[in-house]
Amino acid sequence: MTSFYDTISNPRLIHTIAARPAFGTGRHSRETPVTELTHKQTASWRDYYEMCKPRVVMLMILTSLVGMFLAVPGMVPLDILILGNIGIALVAGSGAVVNHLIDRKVDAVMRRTINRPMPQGRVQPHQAAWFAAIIGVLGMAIMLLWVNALSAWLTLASFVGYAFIYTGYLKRATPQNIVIGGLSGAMPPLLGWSAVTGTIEPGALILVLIIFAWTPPHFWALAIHRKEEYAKTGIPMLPVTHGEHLTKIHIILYTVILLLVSVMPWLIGMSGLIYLLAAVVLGLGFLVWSLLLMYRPKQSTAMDTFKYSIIYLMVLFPVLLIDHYFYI
Ligand code: HEM
Ligand SMILES: CC(C)=CCC/C(C)=C/CC/C(C)=C/COP(=O)(O)OP(=O)(O)O
Repeated sequence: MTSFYDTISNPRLIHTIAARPAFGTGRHSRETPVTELTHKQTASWRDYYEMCKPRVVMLMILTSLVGMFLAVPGMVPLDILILGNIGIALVAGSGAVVNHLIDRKVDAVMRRTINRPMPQGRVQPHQAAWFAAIIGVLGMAIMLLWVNALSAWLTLASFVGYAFIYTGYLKRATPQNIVIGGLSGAMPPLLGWSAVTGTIEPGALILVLIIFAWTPPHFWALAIHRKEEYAKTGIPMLPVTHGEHLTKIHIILYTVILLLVSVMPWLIGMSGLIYLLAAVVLGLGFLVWSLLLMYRPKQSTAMDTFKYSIIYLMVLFPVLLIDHYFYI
């Protein structure tokens, strides 16, 4: 019988495992049962916490918080502020757990993900499924009971978009996977905004657009750095299918789009000069990294661009908030 380590060190088997569709139980599913990929170990609460992608969700909650505060001139009602963000975080966390569940075989192939709780066998598929269901239903109940229906259904749509459409289908179907799938991850400012107002407003859509344009350079920079690993998985990531050069052109293009889109809050009068200055400086910084990646790449440039993308969002959204209260 093929052992776990035989499996991950044998490219032919890896291909058999990872490139297989996430859904469906075709006859190939008998070739490498999941049990062969796992060591039995006990799970701790940390494993469940890790499967929620806490740092990603925290940044999403930052954008949702900013969406909430920008929706009103004064203070956001405290119950919406607290319950809305808890609800969104629980549903987003649930989406992340489903992502771990669906991707457990692919995660067993890449060095970046091999130590995750499921490839290591610390969490079994049925345990992950129950955990995702419990926190997802809890999050939805909070949104429906104490926030509002519009925000709840938009949150559910983001969950479906990420957990099933992106992870279960797009990721394996097209190199444009993250452009389309990125919409779910971009939704939190709208989720926060609509939690407060119960409406969909242009300001919220612009914030979504900013994260939507930010996602491709965010992810493709990492995908260039991890190109060899993605190649092993059989997942059609852009640097693998179309090469680094075209991916870098895409990164520059989306960074320019991001720079333009990020000026829109100022153009429509939603934000003032403090925000404009920050958006331009941060956007130009991102552009410099994209250009370095194309014309002066070093070993670390792709990873540095990825790290910069996170700093970019972590600074841009708080500045939106500071700017909002400065002009009141
Ligand atoms: C479909 C859209 C997205 C894709 C494909 C994507 C992909 C990734 C990947 C592969 C990582 C690396 C995780 C690791 O090192 O194990 C990552 C990290 C990260 N992403 Fe994204 N991302 C997306 C959207 C977002 C969004 C919308 C946010 C926040 C608003 C975000 C925030 C982060 C953060 C904070 C990290 C660092 C996590 C850590 O250090 O643990 N991402 N992303
Ligand atoms: C309700 C709501 C807002 C839902 C959004 C849920 C959510 C946590 C989206 C995260 C986006 C993300 C990190 C994608 C990476 O997945 P990947 O599978 O490409 O990366 P991986 O290989 O690191 O798992």
